[in-house]
Amino acid sequence: MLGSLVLRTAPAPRLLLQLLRSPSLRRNGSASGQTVTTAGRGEPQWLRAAVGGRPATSPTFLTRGGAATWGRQGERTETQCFLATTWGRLPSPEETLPGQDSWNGVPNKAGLSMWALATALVVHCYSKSPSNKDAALMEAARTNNVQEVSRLLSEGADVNARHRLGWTALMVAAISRNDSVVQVLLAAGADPNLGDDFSSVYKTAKEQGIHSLEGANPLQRNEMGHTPLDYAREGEVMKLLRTSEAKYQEKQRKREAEERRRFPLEQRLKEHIIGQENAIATVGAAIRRKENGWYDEEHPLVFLFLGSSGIGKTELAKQTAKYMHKDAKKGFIRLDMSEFQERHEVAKFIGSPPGYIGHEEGGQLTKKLKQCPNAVVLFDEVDKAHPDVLTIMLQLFDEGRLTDGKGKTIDCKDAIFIMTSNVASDEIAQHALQLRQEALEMSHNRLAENLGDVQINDKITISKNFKENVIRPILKAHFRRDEFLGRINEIVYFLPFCHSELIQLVNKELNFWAKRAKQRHNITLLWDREVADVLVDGYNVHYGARSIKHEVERRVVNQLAAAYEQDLLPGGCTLRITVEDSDKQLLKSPELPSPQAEKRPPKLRLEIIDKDSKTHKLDIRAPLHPEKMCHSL
Ligand SMILES: Nc1ncnc2c1ncn2[C@@H]1O[C@H](COP(=O)(O)OP(=O)(O)OP(=O)(O)O)[C@@H](O)[C@H]1O
Repeated sequence: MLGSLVLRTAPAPRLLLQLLRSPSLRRNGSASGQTVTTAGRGEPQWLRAAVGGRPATSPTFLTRGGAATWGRQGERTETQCFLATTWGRLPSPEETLPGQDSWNGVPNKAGLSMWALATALVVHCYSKSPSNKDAALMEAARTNNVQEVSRLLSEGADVNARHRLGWTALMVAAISRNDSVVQVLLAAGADPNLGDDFSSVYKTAKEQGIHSLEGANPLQRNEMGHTPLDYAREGEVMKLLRTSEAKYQEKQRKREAEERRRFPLEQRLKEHIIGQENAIATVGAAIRRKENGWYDEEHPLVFLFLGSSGIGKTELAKQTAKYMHKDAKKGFIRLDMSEFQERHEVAKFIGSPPGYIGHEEGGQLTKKLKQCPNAVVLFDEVDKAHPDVLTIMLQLFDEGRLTDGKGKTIDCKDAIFIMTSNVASDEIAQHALQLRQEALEMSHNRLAENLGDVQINDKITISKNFKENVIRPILKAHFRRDEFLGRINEIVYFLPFCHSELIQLVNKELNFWAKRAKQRHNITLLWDREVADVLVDGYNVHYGARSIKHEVERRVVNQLAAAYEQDLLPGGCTLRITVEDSDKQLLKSPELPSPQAEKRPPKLRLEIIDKDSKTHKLDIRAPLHPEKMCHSL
């Protein structure tokens, strides 16, 4: 995508690419682009500025050794200065370029006030952007939130909208080196040739009528992790910053609440997880209670996810972490509890006491929790953990804190703990299949009795009776402690997929490969509706979505790869997957394999579609028997 754009609209995107690929950008996180020094004519001003072609006339904030002051930089560009200060990256001393004004590194009152003023000014601009959607687009471009960018664009955000200080989302993404966002924006028609309207912070602010002390982000951290308040020693400035911190937090809280209302967690989760609606609803409701202050603040939230393999337990945990921590990697901690099966492995969990081997290393959980005490923590296969490890977990859930081998206590009342287990998964699967079967039979009966508007409803709910009388005793027998089970806020049940969900899973897989075919080989891949029905037959309730992935690879991707190797796929061609037999059979329910299907499994074929819409079948040789055609696939 980016490649073709380069050809069409050179030379500006060439610079854009250089900017994104510049090793110096990657190395020191600077936008000064030492290796990219020449800027051709006709390139947009902002881009030239971004790669160091235009001297800045505006002041910027510098930090060194914990001290702060205000400086004027000869060679720093305006775009850099303002995107850096406004959008979260205060330049580090290493980024300082030759020719800048010298400064003594000692904070002074004027400097601090100026900084507060400037930060206030530029951050405030964001909150007063032209429209909510456009402002959100700018923020999503800055934070590298590709999904949010795509969503906002699809909802009508203007791809070329400008920030009040003059830059576009594309500029923000390029300066922040958010390559994927740049690609999405360019694909959506962002104009890389737009100029940078910015002239100077004071002039632009005056023109825009922006009040400089409202809406600033006093929580903004520089690369050393300091906020403005860390530098403030004077009473007046401290007071000013404290007040603005409180105001800013309140505004942020309101903004986030509004965002949650507009695009609830459940909706976000459903974009990634097929089916499992009860699980999504249970987790969504618990998180909503927590986010809105309707929860027990003394204890962390604890879930137990139950169900067979490959049905979305880990995926739901990951997506929850993504939602809570805005893609921050530290926000998701995953521990495979089968690594803690022995008593001595407790030390690996929380760290060994002084004098023991591994004391310096610290524990796997404590080390990570220290970095992000409010993380989403996934304890995979918790049933495999040694009882002593469970005792530590119980303490953790009960007290909301944990003491590591070094005697340091980590407070994690705000964390979310998710345990997964396959214990009782067969019982859950059997029960769900039975409920579905009953629902199906009921619908068929109603259909046969011609009761009119019959809807075949795949949605089933596990009964309280089943949970209490079947599942709880199994859990109790396994974990052997009531208090452990008692500390779990929600036991979440994951059910085997129903037919319509399997069709969605197959289509998701085929779409993945179609995208890959387009990107890698410029091949368009289409498929008949019946193809999904045939592939659904590969579903194995014990392997869940993984069995569907495998079936698509086995029956479709293998053919594609063989055809490609045998040079049967001209570049730019269109392929269609079809079901060969004329009596294409639909498998009514994956859980109820039809005897007919077992006798004669339908075959999938690849056809090539000519320019004049004529189709012809591909004769693919089976790799193990080169003389035979690929008829067994
Ligand atoms: N409900 C679902 N919707 C979409 N994709 C799914 C779903 N369930 C599983 N997958 C996909 O299948 C793969 C395995 O899923 P996941 O890791 O969530 O399984 P799990 O339930 O945690 O199983 P296990 O107990 O084996 O860890 C992932 O690639 C995931 O994206």
